[in-house]
Amino acid sequence: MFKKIKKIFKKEKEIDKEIKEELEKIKEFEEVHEKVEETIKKLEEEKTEFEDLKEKVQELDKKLEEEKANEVFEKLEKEKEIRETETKIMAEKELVEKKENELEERAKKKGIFGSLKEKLFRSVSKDGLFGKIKTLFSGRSIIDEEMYEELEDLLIQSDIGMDMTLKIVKKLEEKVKELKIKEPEKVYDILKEVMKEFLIREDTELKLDRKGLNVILVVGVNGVGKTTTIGKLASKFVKEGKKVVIGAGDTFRAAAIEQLEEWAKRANAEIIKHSQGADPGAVVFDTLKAAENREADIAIIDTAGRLHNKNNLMVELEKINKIIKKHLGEGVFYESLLVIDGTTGQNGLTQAKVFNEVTDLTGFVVTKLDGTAKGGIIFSVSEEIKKPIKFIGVGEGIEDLRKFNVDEYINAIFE
Ligand SMILES: Nc1nc2c(ncn2[C@@H]2O[C@H](COP(=O)(O)OP(=O)(O)OP(=O)(O)O)[C@@H](O)[C@H]2O)c(=O)[nH]1
Repeated sequence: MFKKIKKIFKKEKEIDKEIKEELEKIKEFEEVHEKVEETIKKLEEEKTEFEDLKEKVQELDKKLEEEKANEVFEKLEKEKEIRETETKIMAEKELVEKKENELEERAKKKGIFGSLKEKLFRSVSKDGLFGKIKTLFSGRSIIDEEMYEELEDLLIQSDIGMDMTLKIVKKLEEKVKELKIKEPEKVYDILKEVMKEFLIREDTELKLDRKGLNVILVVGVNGVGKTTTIGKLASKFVKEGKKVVIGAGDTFRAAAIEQLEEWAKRANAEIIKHSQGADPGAVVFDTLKAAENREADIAIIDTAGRLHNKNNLMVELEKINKIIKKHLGEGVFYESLLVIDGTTGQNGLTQAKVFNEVTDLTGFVVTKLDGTAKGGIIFSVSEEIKKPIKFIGVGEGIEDLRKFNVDEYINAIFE
């Protein structure tokens, strides 16, 4: 029995030991389990963190993509705008070209006379000389003495002058008889031909073909447009690629020198000036010298028009001419242009006669023809002095100077 008990006891001990061991194992396992749980927790935390980060990165990616998309969109918009602007520009260009072509076509149809006609608007308007003359012929049924008398009145009123008027009407009557014209309207065409003949002169072009320096002396009384004409001429030559030197030979007024200086600046020409009251001869001398030293093509010389009598004027111009001749050489041609104000009527003819007596004129410039309803001075000057009109002034702008072309002028005023 004891043995049995002992065995049981032993067995119990063994079981106890086993239990203990099992408990130890359980404890160990629990510890491991705890650690594993901790690690899992940590991992889960890290996972959350990672997911947060991932979300943030995704957000950033999205933003970046949005920005990129915006950029692309903006770029596309800009490109669209540029394309639209380009299309607009092209359309405008086409419109401008179309307008230019139309204008060119119109100009071709009207001939180059169209624009001159516009410039000479007062002379050719209904109330101007040629408007009235046209009405005179179109408004009657027969050619009679009265018609010629009315024409004479109109021509005289238009600054053509008595002598010139009588010459024109006499020649017209002769031609009308010779051609056996019966309709008054046709007389208008004959008058056009007759008046044109009085304007035809040789050498209407400026002669500036001298190798080396060419000289243009500009004379005329004050206020006729001398300074303006010199500026316009200088600008024209500079635009043609010529080098121009202007000589401020009118030393009477400081303002005259300043005005000429202003015009020289606008024309891109050089100017030689002395102070007010200086000897004009010295200015001319210096101008020619400077022009030659600077290898200029053209020297344009202004002169004073305020000389109180014919003798004074003659002495002054003789002196200037002498200096030019000495410089260029005796017998060398140079232009000597008289500027006449087209609005001053027969006064212009008187001036032309005086200047023609005291100096060798090579031609005329008739200014302000845009501002007169008359303009008949052109005919009397051309016929009485028998020198060509080389230019006409048709405005105050630098471009408002036209080479005088008989056909162009006649067509502008008669058609
Ligand atoms: N409408 C019109 N005005 C002109 C023309 N030419 C000149 N003028 C004007 O006429 C005025 C006198 O012109 P200027 O060039 O100063 O005349 P100028 O003969 O030099 O006169 P002074 O300097 O006093 O000797 C100015 O107001 C010019 O603008 C023209 O062709 N048409």
